[in-house]
Amino acid sequence: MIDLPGLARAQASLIDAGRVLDRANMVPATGGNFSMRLDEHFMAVTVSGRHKGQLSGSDIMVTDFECVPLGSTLKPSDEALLHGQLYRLRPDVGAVLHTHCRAATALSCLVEGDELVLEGLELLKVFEGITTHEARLRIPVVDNSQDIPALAREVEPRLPQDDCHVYLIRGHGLYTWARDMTRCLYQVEALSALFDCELTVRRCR
Ligand SMILES: CSCCC(=O)C(=O)COP(=O)(O)O
Ligand SMILES: [Zn+2]
Repeated sequence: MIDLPGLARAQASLIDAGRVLDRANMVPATGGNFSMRLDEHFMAVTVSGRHKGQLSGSDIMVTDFECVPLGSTLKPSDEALLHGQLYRLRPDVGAVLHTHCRAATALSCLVEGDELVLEGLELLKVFEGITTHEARLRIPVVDNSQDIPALAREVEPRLPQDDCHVYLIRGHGLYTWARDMTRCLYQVEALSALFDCELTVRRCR
C-alpha cells in the first residue's frame, strides 16, 4: 500500500464519515462512495462494493483523478471518475460525498427537467456563499446511467460554477462537495432535511 502525506488522516475521516452516514441510513447496503483530496494529483477514495458503515483503512485506496490506482490492485468505486472530475475542475474542493439518501432519491424522481431549485429555507445558509434564506440553490439533475464517463460529461458544464454545491442523479442519489469533510457532512445532513421539507411541501400543495 502506498503512503502519501495526509493519507492516514484522510482514511480516518472517511471511516468516520461512513459511520455517521450509515447511522443516518444514507448509505444502505453497499451504496454510496466517498473521497478526499490528497494533493493536486491524487485522491483517497473508497474501494468498490464495500459497506460504508464498516470501512477500515484497507477499504480506502489512492487513485489519480482519472481513477488510475496508485500502489493497489483493488478496484476503486465504480463512480470514482465523478469524484476525480470534481477535484480536477475545482481546486477548492477537498472532500466529496455520494449518498443514496432516500429523500434525495425520491425527489429526483419527481423533478421534471434538468434542475431543482430550493428557495426560502433557512438551512440553505449551510452552503458557502449563501447568507440569507431568500437565496436560491440551483441543483442540476441528470438521468442515471451505468455509463459513468457519459454521466460525467453531462454534468461537467455545471460544476465549475462557485454556487454549484450538489447535483442529483435521478433515481440514484446525490453528490456534494466542500472544502473539507466536516463541511461536506454538514451539507449532506442539510440536503437530507431540505429535500424532506421539499417533499412534504409538494405533498401538501
Ligand atoms: C448497491 S449500490 C450500487 C452502486 C452505487 O450506486 C454506489 O454508490 C456504490 O458503488 P461503489 O462501486 O462505490 O461501491
Ligand atoms: Zn451510488
